[in-house]
Amino acid sequence: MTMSHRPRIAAHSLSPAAYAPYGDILMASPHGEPGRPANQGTARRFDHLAAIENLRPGHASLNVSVFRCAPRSSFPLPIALLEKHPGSTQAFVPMSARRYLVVVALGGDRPELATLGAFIAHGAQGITYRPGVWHHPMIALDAEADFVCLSWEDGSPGDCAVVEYAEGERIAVAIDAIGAIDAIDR
Ligand SMILES: NC(=O)N[C@@H](O)C(=O)O
Repeated sequence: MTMSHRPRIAAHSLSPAAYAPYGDILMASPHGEPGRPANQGTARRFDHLAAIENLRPGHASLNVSVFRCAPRSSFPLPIALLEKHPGSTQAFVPMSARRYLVVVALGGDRPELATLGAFIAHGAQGITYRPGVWHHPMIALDAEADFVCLSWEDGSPGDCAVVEYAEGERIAVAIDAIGAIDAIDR
């Protein structure tokens, strides 16, 4: 199938409401709340933004890792695979990214492609995938970027399930105005 005939979805700015079915957003004041004072008044804190769930207590341990992600500049992006972590929330917190692309879907043994969503996050936003939420590997935009990743893992194949799509089955994710960094909501 040629790229122009592929089914296509558009990526939108990441917002808590749109992202809620898939996970949480880690950011200051996600819902416009003032937060509460901390650090002798020199900071404000926003608490309990996400649960980092472990569905295999006693087996899995918390892996705090860093992913260094190569940037992608070529779009539309054909989705060749999605993965999920049935036993754990997975959190990604950018250390150096200006923007990145998050592609997610709901489903059971296989992703429900009607629920596929694509979001452009900015560098002051981290995200989580709830346990079992299908997602594309992280896609940095603009430049190579490092992310802290939190995930409960036991080292078994159950840590990560992968579904691959043959060439003719791939949905494309389009990003309009890929260069319009200033247009992203902050
Ligand atoms: N999301 C992502 O980039 N990668 C993973 O989910 C992983 O566990 O490798």
